Amino acid sequence: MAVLPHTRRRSPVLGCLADDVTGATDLALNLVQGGMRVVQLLGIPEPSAWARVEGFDAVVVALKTRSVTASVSVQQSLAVLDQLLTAGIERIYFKYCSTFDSTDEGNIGPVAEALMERLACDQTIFCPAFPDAGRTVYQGHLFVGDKLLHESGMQHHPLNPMTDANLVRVLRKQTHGEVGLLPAGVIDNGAAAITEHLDQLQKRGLKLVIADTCRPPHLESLAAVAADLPLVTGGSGLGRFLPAAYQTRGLWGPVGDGGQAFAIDGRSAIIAGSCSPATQAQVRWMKRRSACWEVDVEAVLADPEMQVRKLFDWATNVSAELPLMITSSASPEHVERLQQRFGRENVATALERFFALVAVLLVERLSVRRLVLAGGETSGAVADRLGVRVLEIGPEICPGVPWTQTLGSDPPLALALKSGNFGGEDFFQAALEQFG
Ligand SMILES: Nc1ncnc2c1ncn2[C@@H]1O[C@H](COP(=O)(O)OP(=O)(O)O)[C@@H](O)[C@H]1O
Ligand SMILES: O=C(O)[C@@H](O)C(=O)COP(=O)(O)O
Repeated sequence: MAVLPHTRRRSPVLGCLADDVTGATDLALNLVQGGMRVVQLLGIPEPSAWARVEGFDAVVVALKTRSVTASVSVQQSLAVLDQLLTAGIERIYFKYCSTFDSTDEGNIGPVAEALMERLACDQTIFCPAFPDAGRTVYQGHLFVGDKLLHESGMQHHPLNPMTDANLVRVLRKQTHGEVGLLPAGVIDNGAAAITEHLDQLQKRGLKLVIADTCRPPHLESLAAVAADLPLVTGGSGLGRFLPAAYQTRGLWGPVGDGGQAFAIDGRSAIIAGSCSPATQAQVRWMKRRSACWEVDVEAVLADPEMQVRKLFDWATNVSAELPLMITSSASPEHVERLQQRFGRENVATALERFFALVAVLLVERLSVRRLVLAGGETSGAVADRLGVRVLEIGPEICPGVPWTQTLGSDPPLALALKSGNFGGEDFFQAALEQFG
């Protein structure tokens, strides 16, 4: 296994590319909680964006490549990788979802293999687990809480239904290379045992290795090994332990005290495009505590501009004291009916565009400055349309979800980008209450 030398550098120690924006923020938060100063960039960065990276220990670039074709995903990921390398960054992290969101075509496998090839990396690990958020892996099988992935609600995901919990099998379908397993029993024995097992797998030609992870100490041991690899792939959980592993190697010393609060005045709004069980419950809970607009998806497909106007007229008459909530969150049966009638892509694209237009109106015309977005694709579409390019990470709302503040865009906004499945029932209220 190729490992990197332990040299202290002025560039960020770690460069991350994430396949969606909520995932990027989740990873950024975990790195911040490990003591790092982290900046998040959205989209393929403009050259000028790199000036903002100076002084940070890690940079996380958020793409929207989870649900595009594998070739587009690979192309955009390599473009970001080239920029990270040009910036002098030697350690790369490819962040995907803790529920391994992907299809038989990709995009986790194809992107990982392309990054490995460009980095001449002869082996890497796949570690989606995030025990603090209930995601664990045992014998290669992914659990969400006490349920196997394919029984967790993820089998109904609108874009990438996950119907197999066996990640070795899932990844094998996406890759050219063979896939091995790093079992919990080996990880229990610490970093040296992990390295030895990885070497054995490599001798057998297994370059892609799914890592079991049942609890945080497993992540700590994995981080001790991952800190020397040119490429690591995973969810955000591993990110919490990488800073300490870099510190042990003298690459970096803790500086941050994790996600400072910031003051942003203005109205509050929630936009929920996730249909995950968690978001559905959060929407139900918040309905009685907000002014709620339930999106008529068929009407949006028929005449989006008309629906934007109707929604805006309604929002104009809501008291500024009350948070607005705009949601298309629906049951799997409802989603399936719509998708069968109109096509999966069409519905998703129309709703994402609709939410993005609505968000611009809320900010520009109704002085909304605190915006909670639920759903990775939804957040990506909205943030892009709002012109958000740089985020600073603020305080945690729940594991994996911080408040963030936009940098360099006018007006400054507080954004909470919530992964569909994260957070308890009262998430929306808890998020807004952090502003007092
Ligand atoms: N009622 C609905 N019917 C069909 N698709 C929907 C509906 N509401 C939202 N969607 C789409 O489902 C996708 C949800 O993905 P995303 O926002 O990433 O949420 P999650 O974080 O749960 O994965 C989005 O593309 C969204 O536009
Ligand atoms: O790893 C995770 O679970 C999250 O960081 C994530 O990627 C969220 O994706 P969405 O559920 O699509 O928001």
